[in-house]
Parts: sequence; C-alpha cells; structure tokens
Amino acid sequence: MSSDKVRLALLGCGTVGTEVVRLLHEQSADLTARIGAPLELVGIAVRRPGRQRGSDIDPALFTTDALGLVKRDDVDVVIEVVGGIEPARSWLTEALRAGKSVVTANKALLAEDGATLHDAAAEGGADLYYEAAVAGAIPLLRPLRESLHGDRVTRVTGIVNGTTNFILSSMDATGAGFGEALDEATELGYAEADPTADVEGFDAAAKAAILASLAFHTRVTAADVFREGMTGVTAADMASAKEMGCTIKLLCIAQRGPDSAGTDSVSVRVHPAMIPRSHPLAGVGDAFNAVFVEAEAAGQLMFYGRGAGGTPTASAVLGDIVAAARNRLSGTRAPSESSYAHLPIRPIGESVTRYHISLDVADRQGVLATVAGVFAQHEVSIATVRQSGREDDATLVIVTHGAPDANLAATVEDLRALDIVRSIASVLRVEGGA
Ligand SMILES: NC(=O)C1=CN([C@@H]2O[C@H](COP(=O)(O)OP(=O)(O)OC[C@H]3O[C@@H](n4cnc5c(N)ncnc54)[C@H](O)[C@@H]3O)[C@@H](O)[C@H]2O)C=CC1
Ligand SMILES: N[C@@H](CC=O)C(=O)O
Ligand code: NA
Repeated sequence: MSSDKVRLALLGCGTVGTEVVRLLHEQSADLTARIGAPLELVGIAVRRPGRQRGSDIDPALFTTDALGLVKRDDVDVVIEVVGGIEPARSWLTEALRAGKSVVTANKALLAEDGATLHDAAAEGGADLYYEAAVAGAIPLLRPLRESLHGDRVTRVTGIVNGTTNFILSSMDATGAGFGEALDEATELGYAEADPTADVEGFDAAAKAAILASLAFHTRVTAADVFREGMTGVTAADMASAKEMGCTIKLLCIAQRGPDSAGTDSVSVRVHPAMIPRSHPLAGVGDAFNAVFVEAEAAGQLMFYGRGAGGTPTASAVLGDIVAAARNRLSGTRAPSESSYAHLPIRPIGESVTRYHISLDVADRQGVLATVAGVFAQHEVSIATVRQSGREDDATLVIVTHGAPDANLAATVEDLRALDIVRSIASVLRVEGGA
C-alpha cells in the first residue's frame, strides 16, 4: 500500500453509493485530518457507466469490470454497496484474501454466508466492516463488536426495518389498512418497487441474524431465524391493539438462554407483535429504527435513529472507511469475528410467547368453557378474555400468559377445528408486558 494515501474502490453507485461519493468529496479535508492521510477514490464499478450520478464524479473513474477493479494493485479498501449474494461474495472474498480491507452494507450476503467472508478476512489478515448493514446510520454493530465485549448480552429486541415501521406507524395513526399504508410508503419513496423483502420480513431476518451472531458470539444465518411478515396485520388488529393500550410493530428478537433441556442456546425470530404503548419501542414512529439491548452488567441500552436512506446509510459506510484506513496506516486490524461460543439454535416451538387471539364464535351456552378447555389441554394459561357481540356475531378476544410457541400453535389449530368457532380473525404474538 502507498503510505501517503489510502486508495478506495467503490462497487455500486446507486442510492447509497452516490451518497458515499458525495460525502467523500464534501468532507475530504476533515477525513484526511482524522485519518492522517488522504483518501483517494481510484475507481467505481457500475452496471451502466453512462447514467447521470452527480456532476462532480470524474467519468474516467467508472468501469463495468468490478472484479478487475477489486484485483487492481493500487486498491487498499473495497467498498461494496451493490447488494445480493453473487457476484458480491466473489468480489469480497477475492479482496479479503488479497489482504484488502472491505466495507460493505450487504446484509443479505452477511446473513446468508457471513462465514465465507469472515474466513476470507482471517485468511488474508484483512478488515471486514459492515456497520451500515444493520440499522443504517445507527452505531450498533461497533458497540456489540467492541464496547459490549466485556459483558454478556442476553437479549436484543429491535425495529430494524424502516419501510414496515412506516407502514405500521401509519396504520396506527390513521386507521388505514395494510394496502393503503403500503401505497403511501411507496409514494414517499420508502418502499421499493418490489417491497417483498421488507413486508415479508426477509430484510429484518437478515439483520436479526447479523445481530444475534455478534451479540452471542455464535454464527447465526438467515435460515436460523424464524420469520413471519406483516402483510397479515389488519386495520382490525391495530384497532384491537389500541383498545388494549398497545400498538403493533414488526420486531426482531434475539435471545440467549436455556432450552427445554437446560442447554444454553439462542433463539432468533422476526414477526409482528403487540407491544404496550409504554414500551420504549412503541414510540418509534415513521421510518425510524430502534434497538433495545439487554446485557447482564450494562442493563438496558437503547439505540435509535435512521435505519434506511442513502445519506444515513452512507454515514455508517464512511465511519467504517475511516476505521479501515486508520488501521491500514497504523498496521493494526479490526477485531476479528468472535464465534467461539457455538451455541445451538433453539427452534421457534420452544420460544416462550404470549398470544392475542380473536375468535368469531356462536354465543351459545358452554362456548367459553369449550374454548378454555382447548387452552388447558395444551397447558396454555389464559390471562384475559373479552367478549363483544351476541348470538351469531360474538367475538372472543383472548390473551394468554407465556407458553411455548408450539403449544400456542397447537391450541390455535384445535380451535380452528371446533364447530362453535366460525373463524379466527387474528393471532398475534404479544411482547413486553401488555
Ligand atoms: N438503501 C438503503 O436504505 C440501505 C441499503 N443498504 C444496503 O446497501 C446496498 C446498496 O443498496 P442501494 O444503494 O439502496 O441499492 P441500489 O439498487 O440503489 O444500488 C445498487 C447499485 O449497484 C449497481 N450494480 C448492480 N450490479 C452491479 C454489477 N454487477 N457491477 C456494478 N454495479 C452493479 C446497480 O446498478 C445499482 O446502481 C445493499 O446491500 C442494501 O441492502 C443497507 C442499509 C440501507
Ligand atoms: N429496506 C430497508 C432499507 C435498510 O436496510 C428498510 O426499509 O429498512
Ligand atoms: Na448501523
């Protein structure tokens, strides 16, 4: 590496990449002062070089050959803001094995196959930074990776998807249904043309896997995360939540604790949940993210801010570039992967959850006793029961105490089979003391 500057290659110049280039230019003098040497952008890999991306980018920097750029001898740090599994994985393993530092925002790749990247980083003695991959601008991974390394993290609960938080906040505020709120999110530019990854929880599940891996020193992949999207949350669910003094959020929950055999294990899940309005995550509105971390010695910590958007995400990328550049100049390295704990993953059926179940039933003598009997049969204890309506139009709203998810799922299945249950209008998990 040239000792008088740090040379950067940028892969991708879309929403995040354009902002990375702008900030590199605008803050060039400050960045040089903070690092102790200037940063030089030596190339930008794009798919369509002719596209307009800001007037101050030298057109000579653009190339369509990303791998060629990664392999150049005059590249010290590779910044990847393209996304997806391949070809990003091949580019980044090539860079890391060659000893080049990598800064990436690619949560999908880290959650699907972070092991390959970490192994390549170890092989090449290179830095792998990815603060932007979870909760955008919020400094969250560095605190988990460094500040909390003297402590034992027991639980991470978060709102880590901005698009769905915007939709649910809007449903809560206006009474709108999912479709209407999604249209609003699309119009305002929050939701992408294909919002599947957001609304079906894939994006949050990828982030949950990354958080759990860091928090519990164990490799957790997206496939280990129980995932349920939020497309089934209705205006009626939100109204019912409001009646109980709650709201509904798409939560990512990563927990460490004993499984049914008493073995220390990890459970990671993403699903919509009712939470009381007094819960610290209930007031997180709009497209904001927030993550609540509980650790044995530190107690409760809350991280809040913008988890999406080009500029906030670029802020996290720039922070990582500065760290990687400083390390190169001083000949030091970022903390390497910590996955020594090898904790087993607990299946969702063993997670202790509470349910809110809304049933349309015939208002006949003995209905309540029959319904209660199904809960008892599966050892699920009922906390509250509310009935509204009469005769053919009665609704029972039941909230349970905590029970293994498998018992709750079996209860719902048996309720569905009862003649007296006309339909199950909604089943929602309840978190946080509601
Ligand atoms: N947009 C956001 O709010 C956030 C994005 N991220 C992550 O940042 C990364 C980038 O996201 P965005 O900028 O939003 O995506 P984007 O779709 O706006 O930009 C990606 C760019 O990569 C380019 N590209 C695709 N294939 C390429 C190839 N073979 N060679 C060179 N360039 C290629 C595309 O043309 C596009 O310009 C993704 O991993 C995403 O998950 C992370 C946090 C927030
Ligand atoms: N689509 C994501 C973007 C950031 O990761 C979101 O909505 O949070
Ligand atoms: Na972050």
